Amino acid sequence: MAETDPIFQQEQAHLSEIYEQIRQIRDELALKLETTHKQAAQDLRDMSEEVTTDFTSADETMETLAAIETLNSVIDAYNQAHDFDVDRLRRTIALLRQPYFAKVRLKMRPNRPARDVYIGSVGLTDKDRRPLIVDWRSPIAETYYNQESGPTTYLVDGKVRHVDLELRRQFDITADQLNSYFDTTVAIEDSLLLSALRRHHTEKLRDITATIQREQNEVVRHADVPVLLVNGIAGSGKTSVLLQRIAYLFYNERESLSPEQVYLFTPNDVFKRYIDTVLPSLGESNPQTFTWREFVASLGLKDRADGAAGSSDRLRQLDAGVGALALEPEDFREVSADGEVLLQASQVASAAEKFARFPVGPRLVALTKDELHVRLDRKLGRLAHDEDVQAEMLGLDVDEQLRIFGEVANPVDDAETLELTRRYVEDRYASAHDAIERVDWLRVDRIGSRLLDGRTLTAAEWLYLKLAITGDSAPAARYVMVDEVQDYTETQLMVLARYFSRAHFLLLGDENQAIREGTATFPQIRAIFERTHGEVDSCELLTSYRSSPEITALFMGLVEKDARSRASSVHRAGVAPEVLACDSREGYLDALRDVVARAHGEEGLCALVAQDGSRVHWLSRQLGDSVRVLHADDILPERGVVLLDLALAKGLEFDHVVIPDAQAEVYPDTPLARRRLYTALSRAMHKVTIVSQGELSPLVTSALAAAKASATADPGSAAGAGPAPAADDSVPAADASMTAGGDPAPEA
Ligand SMILES: Nc1ncnc2c1ncn2[C@@H]1O[C@H](COP(=O)(O)OP(=O)(O)OP(=O)(O)O)[C@@H](O)[C@H]1O
Repeated sequence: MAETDPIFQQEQAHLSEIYEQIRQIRDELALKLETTHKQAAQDLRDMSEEVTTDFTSADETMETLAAIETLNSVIDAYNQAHDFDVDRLRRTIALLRQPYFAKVRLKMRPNRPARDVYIGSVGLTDKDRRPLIVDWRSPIAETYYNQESGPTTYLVDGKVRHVDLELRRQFDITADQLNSYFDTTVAIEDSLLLSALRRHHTEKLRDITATIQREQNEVVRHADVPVLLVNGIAGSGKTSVLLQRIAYLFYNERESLSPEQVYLFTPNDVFKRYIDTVLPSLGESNPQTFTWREFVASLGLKDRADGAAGSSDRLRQLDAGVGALALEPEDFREVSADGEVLLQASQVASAAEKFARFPVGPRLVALTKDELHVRLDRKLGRLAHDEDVQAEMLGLDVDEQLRIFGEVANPVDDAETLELTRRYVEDRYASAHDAIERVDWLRVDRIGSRLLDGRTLTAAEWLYLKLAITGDSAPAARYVMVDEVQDYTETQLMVLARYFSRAHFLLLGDENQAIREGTATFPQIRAIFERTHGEVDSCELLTSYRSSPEITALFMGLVEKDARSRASSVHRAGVAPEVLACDSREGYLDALRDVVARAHGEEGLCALVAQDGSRVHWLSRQLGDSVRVLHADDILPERGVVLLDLALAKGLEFDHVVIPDAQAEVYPDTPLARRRLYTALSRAMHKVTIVSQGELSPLVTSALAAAKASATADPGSAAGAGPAPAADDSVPAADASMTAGGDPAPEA
């Protein structure tokens, strides 16, 4: 086929030509770096030999310092040129793996011929700065993700450009080999997506750059708004989209955005392990990644109870209390540094007292800080007159003198001694100014405990109150991303919203995966951020890229009808869920052993997702070596059968999921159990087996019925495809009844 297809031949020829150019660019860059490196090394050697380090007198010292400064600026210049080339080299190397994954043919103006634009994971220009490959994040690449044939638009610097998309072609390429190409005219036929999804579970998060879908692209390329809240069904790509959004922001704001300005909150360490391997286009721009606990610890609060589960009413009580707060003399603490008290608590209190006409809050704190800096300066001035301190200064060793004064101290008169001693005390007690800035002089615990009727403050409460009083926030943070936002409590989100009051938030989650009691609902999340950030925009992701239509219909059968009818799966019809309701303990264990034995013969990874740790323990004793118990830091095997609890399974995916404890007492008809079951089922890509010991959970029964009803109502829809006939290999266990798609009939 490929040999006789002229389009294939043309595209292969184009690929070979581009590949050769990339290779040439790589070779030239490598050579340039090597020669510049040698030249730089030689220049620096020559220059540094000319610099004599002479600190004998003030003049010599000045000259030496000036020479070192010149040398440093030469090094900086080399580094900048070097960084630029290294970055370009990194991009060419990334492209050698796969130069591009798509092209669009665009007619930019009516009377001009259409232009082919090749899109890759990073961009590259030739010697004359003409684009060979455009970056997937560039404005023009939006036409590819919009998935609209014919007239379409893209945004450049906020202006809409109208173009005609004549062709949208996707490529499967390995290095310089074109494996196949697909011309797509209808969004649904995303062949590259379907081939990317035709696979078994892999542990790593994957790079979805080539196949980002339209609804996902709306999040990735969303306008920069104060808060964007994304509610997406299980497997809709929230985590993947989050990574793409970060890469997009770094590209779009490459002149001004640095990795330290982006904070990423995740429930566990998965990101840290994978972020740099997932998105080569991120280069070295990895954001700062935190779990809630790490965040609290980074603020020096790790010794307190973190307070995540504390009632948000207490935060409101603190807010209300601050409004009417009168500070007491005991609310202040002394300012000290290097073991020395520099301002007594009473002096701090009297400084604050000067501004007592202002209510307790940022204004009062700022004025008090200024006053304290002045008082500290006065105190340091007095210390400089102290003869003992002057003697200390004169006794400093040479290294210390050079560090503090930039020269050896040799005062000729009292005035000079005083001046040097002043610089010495300023250096020695510099941290006192920092302590004033940090408002260490206020006893937040004492104030908080008074406002909370004598209770001690958790880390969350302490931070919240301190922010309320000082008005501080993280000034450097520009973007804060929170994955799995449904797992955060109101308290946690109120603290984050206030701490990052000037940053823009991207919050992603799934209301139906809130598997812990007491976490914030989406309306609560919205209300919190509306209070701190004004507006909250929202997006929905309603397609599952993970689970088959049968599995999607099953877990969506657990949610309210409106959301259910709008959700779908991109996959083709697969295997119906298998349900085994067993009466006796023996029969139950036989059925489970049989499921495990069969799973060993399947491709990919099967996971028994149990309700909690104690069930994992019990099941592992019953099933012995036939299953491997999975712990938090374990790497997922590629195949076989693993056993883990729901909390650990969260966020992961498996080819086959077995619910080994689907009985009514484990999954009663409560909202929490419903969300837990939804979460467990939605880990599955291709197959689900539900086994109960005793009466089947009513949730399973109603989910099966809902799936069946939506299949009947809308047989064409993906989610509504409903359970298909049982797969041939589903053999019921001895005393188990097998239900697939029909009415579940647990054995009486
Ligand atoms: N556009 C896409 N192209 C290819 N694969 C995709 C795409 N979007 C998502 N996927 C795949 O679908 C699966 C689910 O994605 P992801 O884990 O990001 O979803 P999620 O919404 O965070 O899931 P959950 O909330 O259930 O944990 C992953 O295997 C991911 O690689």
